[in-house]
Amino acid sequence: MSDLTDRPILNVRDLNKRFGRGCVHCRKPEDLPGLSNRCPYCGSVWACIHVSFDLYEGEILGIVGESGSGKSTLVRSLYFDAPVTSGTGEIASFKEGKANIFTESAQQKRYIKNYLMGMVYQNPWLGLKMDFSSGGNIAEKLIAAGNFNVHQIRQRASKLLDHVEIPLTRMDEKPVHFSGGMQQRVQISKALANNPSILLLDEVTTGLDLSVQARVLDLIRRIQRESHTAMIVVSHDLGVIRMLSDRTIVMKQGRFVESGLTDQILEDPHHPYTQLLVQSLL
Ligand SMILES: Nc1ncnc2c1ncn2[C@@H]1O[C@H](COP(=O)(O)OP(=O)(O)OP(=O)(O)O)[C@@H](O)[C@H]1O
Repeated sequence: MSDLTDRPILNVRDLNKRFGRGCVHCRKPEDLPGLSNRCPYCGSVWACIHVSFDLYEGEILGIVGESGSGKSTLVRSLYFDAPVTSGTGEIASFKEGKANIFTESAQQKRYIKNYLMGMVYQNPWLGLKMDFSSGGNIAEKLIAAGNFNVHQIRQRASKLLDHVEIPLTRMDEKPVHFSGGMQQRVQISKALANNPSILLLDEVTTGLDLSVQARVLDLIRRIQRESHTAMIVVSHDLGVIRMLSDRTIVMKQGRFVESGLTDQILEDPHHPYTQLLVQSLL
């Protein structure tokens, strides 16, 4: 387990994300009937509803929930892939933690993505340029952060690929020719290129064979131990969350329904939905 410092390195408050134009029946998530997150009149979906949490230095925060619960939308919103509908996010190392990252300019958002946050997608095609070499993918990230020295770039790329156990003889190959597990490892090394303090991982082992999954999970744990990078790990699989995360948040239909230390959630789940998830793990 990590030592949690007092001050979060990321805090998110009241994040809401609606897909669709909305109508008079779903202007606010509270207007929706029952606990549904889909408007029966216009079909808009509130994928994240009043989401608030803190992420502390060096911890792994797990977000678990069934398909469609809003997990991917949450991390993608944090990575600015999709604009939030409302809410605030503050990063302690960005403008002294006093700026709402969601309302920053495109240039500042690029800065955050290049220096402060890394993202690993379930689908490696989203995180990698398949027509670039593996080394080229890392170089792209280093160049975006202002490093133009070819020798240094090559050295750093070699180090990163070695760290994720990609043979250096394959550095000049395109990841399209790699196995799924290798593609994920290249994605992880690319996301870590500029030593971000926050790493977002979205279902990174889904679809991989069990032995390949185990290797990627081991790698994530090793990186967290060695670099103390804070991570948000999203998965529908409580087994993955159990292996990785210190704290866990359970998400259902866009809402956080339960949160706590992972061990506590597993041993004594309070919400009926969490109880179901835990039962399915046994
Ligand atoms: N681009 C989009 N346009 C419209 N609706 C979307 C879009 N992306 C996601 N949604 C909807 O938002 C809700 C949350 O989706 P999201 O992908 O975040 O869930 P998830 O928990 O990550 O599930 P999965 O693991 O299956 O992706 C779902 O109802 C989904 O249909």
